[in-house]
Amino acid sequence: MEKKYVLALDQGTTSSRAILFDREGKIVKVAQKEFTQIYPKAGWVEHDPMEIWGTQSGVAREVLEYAGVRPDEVAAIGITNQRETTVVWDKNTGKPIYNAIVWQCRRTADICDELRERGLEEYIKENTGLVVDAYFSGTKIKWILDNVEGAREKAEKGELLFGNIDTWLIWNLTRGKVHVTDYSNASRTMLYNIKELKWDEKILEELGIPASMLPEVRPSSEVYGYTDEKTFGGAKIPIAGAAGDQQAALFGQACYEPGMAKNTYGTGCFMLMNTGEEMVPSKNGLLTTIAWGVDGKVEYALEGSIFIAGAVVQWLRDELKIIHDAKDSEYFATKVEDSNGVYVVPAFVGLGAPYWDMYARGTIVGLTRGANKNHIIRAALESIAYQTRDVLEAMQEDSGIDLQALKVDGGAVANNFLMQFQSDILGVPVHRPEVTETTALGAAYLAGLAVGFWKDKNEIANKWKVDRTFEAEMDEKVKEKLYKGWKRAVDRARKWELTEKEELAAEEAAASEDE
Ligand SMILES: Nc1ncnc2c1ncn2[C@@H]1O[C@H](COP(=O)(O)OP(=O)(O)O)[C@@H](O)[C@H]1O
Ligand SMILES: O=P(O)(O)OC[C@H](O)CO
Repeated sequence: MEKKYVLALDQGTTSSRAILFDREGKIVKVAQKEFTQIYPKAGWVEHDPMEIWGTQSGVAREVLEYAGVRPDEVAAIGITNQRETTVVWDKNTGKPIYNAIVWQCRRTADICDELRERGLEEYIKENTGLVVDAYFSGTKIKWILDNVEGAREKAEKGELLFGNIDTWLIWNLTRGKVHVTDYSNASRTMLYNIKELKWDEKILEELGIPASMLPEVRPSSEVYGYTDEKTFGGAKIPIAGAAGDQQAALFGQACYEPGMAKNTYGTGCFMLMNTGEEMVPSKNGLLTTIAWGVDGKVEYALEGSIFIAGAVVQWLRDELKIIHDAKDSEYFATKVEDSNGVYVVPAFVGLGAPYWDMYARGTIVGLTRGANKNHIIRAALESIAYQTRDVLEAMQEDSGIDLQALKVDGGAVANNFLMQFQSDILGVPVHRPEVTETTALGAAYLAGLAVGFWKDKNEIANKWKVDRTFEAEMDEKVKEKLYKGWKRAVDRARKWELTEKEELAAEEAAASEDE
């Protein structure tokens, strides 16, 4: 049967998507399913790994059915995934021993404080490229081993496996035959030495994580295994590519040369700049991370990770209930001329780059008697653009490169108001491509390259086409005044939640004042 398509499985924070691409890199069909977000306590976020597998395998079958495509017409499957989210499962039964702890979850903030107190911050930054933060997988694995009954004992006997979502999906797609991850996902665990390209023994020891739990780390474009007989009615489709969703988007945006950058607006917002084979350390709160392992070499990127972007729009919809649909945010935001001095700082799970404040919390400032719903909606959208400017400034300083334009993608780039404001506040043009599902596209390209469906990166780069360019129009003075206001608003949000130690100290101080 002629191979006409590549199937990308895009397992995101809020939904599982399967997208079928043709040889032109065009979308043939999409199937998508949202799944449950579990918030057991303030600041904690979990997913059910079985629901992730169920929704992901479900949409994969559905997309073929809807498109009328037979599994044996699919040349390869590429996987891309929400990163850092941690699953630990029993090797023998294949059952998770705890829910997946999601990247946004803050429960391990105190383990991070301990690592810092033990003087490990510099070592971790130098060898993993990351800052010590609850965001990454390492402390989440430790939490599971420390808190699930019998887990540590089983892990030490080699009975438990760890994986991020890529690994969990590949394990299930191959019915327990293959336990692997790719370089880009490994670089988000805080356990992987990105200089030496191996799991870091010192960090594993400090966190008490047995190496036997960890997947084998492989290139991002390579056949890892084949789908088992049951998932696609007997077809053995090669699983031929994997990358974390942000790195996959960088690949899908054809940012193959050092200095090229993209920003993805999904639940969070992630700006990545390709730095080629050079590992650029950050002095300004960015991460150094692996972009991918392709063509026999590993390439690196600088990353600015913003935890809440499109999620602030979901919050307007689901919690405040002042919009019915994410796209309505554009309509309401453009009913007013400006935000009337209102700033929303969506530090719901702390602040990521460049602040790295696990104890920051959300704030709305600048309210006056005249502030209305539209101003709040507008300020929420503007917060996405301001956070992007924070990150862009850090990136320009770290890389020494002045960005001439920004390529964007992800669900929220459909919002024209947001894109125009983004260009205005950055002062550079914003290019929105025809295919904004670049995360899935990148995964498809990685898989297609591995099986010869596409020849090389040049062929792919030629397929990238712009849909619309937003040019900066805002007056320089107005722009800088607005941005200064944002910086002041961020100051108000920072360190809102006290650490346990600070809380005790505050209580003691209050008690001694009473005496
Ligand atoms: N028109 C819109 N305006 C603003 N935000 C939007 C719009 N459409 C979608 N979003 C936001 O984009 C996010 C979904 O984007 P997506 O790339 O699918 O995210 P993820 O991969 O993180 O699940 C949601 O948080 C949603 O609120
Ligand atoms: O699910 P997304 O698209 O918001 O991406 C999540 C990131 O991979 C987290 O690092």
